[in-house]
Amino acid sequence: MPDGQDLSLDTKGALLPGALALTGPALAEVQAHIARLKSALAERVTLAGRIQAEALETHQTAAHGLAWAATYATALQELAAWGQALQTQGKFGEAEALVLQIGFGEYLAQLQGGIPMSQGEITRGAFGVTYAPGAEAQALIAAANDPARMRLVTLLRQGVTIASGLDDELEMIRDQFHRFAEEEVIPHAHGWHLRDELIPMEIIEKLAEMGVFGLTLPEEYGGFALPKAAMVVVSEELSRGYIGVGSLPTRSEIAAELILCGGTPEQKAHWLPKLASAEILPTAVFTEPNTGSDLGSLRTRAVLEGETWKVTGNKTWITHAARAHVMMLMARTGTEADWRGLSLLMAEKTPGSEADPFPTPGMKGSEIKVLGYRGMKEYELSFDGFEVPAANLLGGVTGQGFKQLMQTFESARIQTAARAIGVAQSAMECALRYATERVQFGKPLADFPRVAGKIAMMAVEIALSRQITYHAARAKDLGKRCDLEAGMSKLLAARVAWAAADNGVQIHGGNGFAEEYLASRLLVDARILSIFEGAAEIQANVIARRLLE
Ligand SMILES: Cc1cc2nc3c(=O)[nH]c(=O)nc-3n(C[C@H](O)[C@H](O)[C@H](O)COP(=O)(O)OP(=O)(O)OC[C@H]3O[C@@H](n4cnc5c(N)ncnc54)[C@H](O)[C@@H]3O)c2cc1C
Repeated sequence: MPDGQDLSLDTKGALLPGALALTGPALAEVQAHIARLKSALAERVTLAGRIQAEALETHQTAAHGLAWAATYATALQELAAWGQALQTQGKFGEAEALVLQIGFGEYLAQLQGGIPMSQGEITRGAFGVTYAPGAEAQALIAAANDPARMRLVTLLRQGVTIASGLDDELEMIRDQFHRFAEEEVIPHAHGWHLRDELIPMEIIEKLAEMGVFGLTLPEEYGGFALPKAAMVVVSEELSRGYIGVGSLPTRSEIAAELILCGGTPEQKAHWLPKLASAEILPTAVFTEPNTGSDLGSLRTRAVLEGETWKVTGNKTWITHAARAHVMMLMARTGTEADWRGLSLLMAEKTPGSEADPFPTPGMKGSEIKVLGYRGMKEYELSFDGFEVPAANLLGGVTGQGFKQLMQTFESARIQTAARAIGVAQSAMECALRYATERVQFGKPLADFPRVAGKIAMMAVEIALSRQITYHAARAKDLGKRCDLEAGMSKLLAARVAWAAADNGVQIHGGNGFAEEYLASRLLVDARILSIFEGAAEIQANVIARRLLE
């Protein structure tokens, strides 16, 4: 080391002036890269404009690489739009500018060098198509450096928060649910998790009073007719408190969307107000022991005898099943062996107690013990001649179940992305607190670049996930088809939550491995997010297919 040279990382000069102006040219280049990647893939997997399923499977890794690259492109596009909007409003502060510069620099560098689709699978373009950053992108990549990351963490340690870019009404809703989570959820959540308990009914009742279960439903059905962005904000804040609480509205959201999109006028009038008030708690009953991602081939049968459907078969992984009053149950009513033979039944049951979880005749159930995502419990269910009135066939027509379910995927995926963002936010706050308080080698852990770097990336990726998810929610509110945006939000936010939780444990060292620490719970809670509501690989497939259409 040359004498007298100070090699400590300085945080002065961390900010890249005019970074926002560089994002336009960088984005144009990325879009051109995606277009090249897409056409190289299309050449190999389409024939006369139609996707060939077998060829797509052969090139699955490349297709999923395209899905991830396009997800990054959309997240960056939304981050730039967020930055522009904040700047126009005079709200683009130093923290926001650092988030933008690090977000762009890091994701552009990954687009060039490799995007982690999972820990061991890095996509680096395909078919010889690679991304070569131009001058603006290179400047952004260079600026996503340690000084910028250290400075961002310094600001976070001072209590600076990153602007969401949402309007005042949505921020008021956020405040309300933030306070609820602070007062009613966070003090108890870890105990519920450790004791593997159901979330108390009082929490559900309080959430119902606050309108959580009918947030986006039309007023004529007892809802608040709020935009999907409100549902996102509420889910984020509740999940920041505890993923179990943030997931309570998921089943109501799925059931309400199913009935709103596919129900008859009588079914809407009967069920929706009861779902909105939480007088009725629903559960989603799709997965079977031999059928998960490939839902179209499920086997549970429903046979019409007079005015009654008789259901026989096995289901698994059914969340909150014991307490539920109605099961949105997918069963095979037709002779076709694929998705065309499927229908959805609104199968009523009596809520169970701890002593007798499934008292309704014709069905049995047993609990599946799980690592995390506790609070509602998961069950295996078996049906033997379980009776459902003929009038409880969704929409009154058979063979529509799969299509009806597809229609609800957009909403459910946006909500799951929001849950992931809440978990990631909790992991970031938890890591920041610990890294500020814990001293090693005479300094708080957060003073070390490898610790600060982890926290900075959590904050940056949370911002990227937020903006892509708000974008999907806005598209949904405009009535646009948004399965692509919803899938991208869910794909990215689930990985971000897992990375944040995992790095959170790392920052806690040994303590992160102790059950008593929140970091350990966040790890197991985050793990589920890339498995359910469309596993990451299935999500990538859906995105790639949509891009090729
Ligand atoms: C905690 C929890 C709660 C749940 N709650 C509910 C609920 O309330 N209701 C309900 O109906 N279900 C629920 N599920 C089920 C969940 O939706 C399924 O676990 C999910 O759909 C994946 O299905 P699977 O587990 O059968 O995995 P599989 O479909 O067997 O997949 C296993 C792995 O293989 C990959 N894979 C599968 N097919 C392909 C392919 N074509 N190409 C590449 N990779 C592929 C998947 O991505 C995954 O990584 C829950 C699950 C869990 C763990």
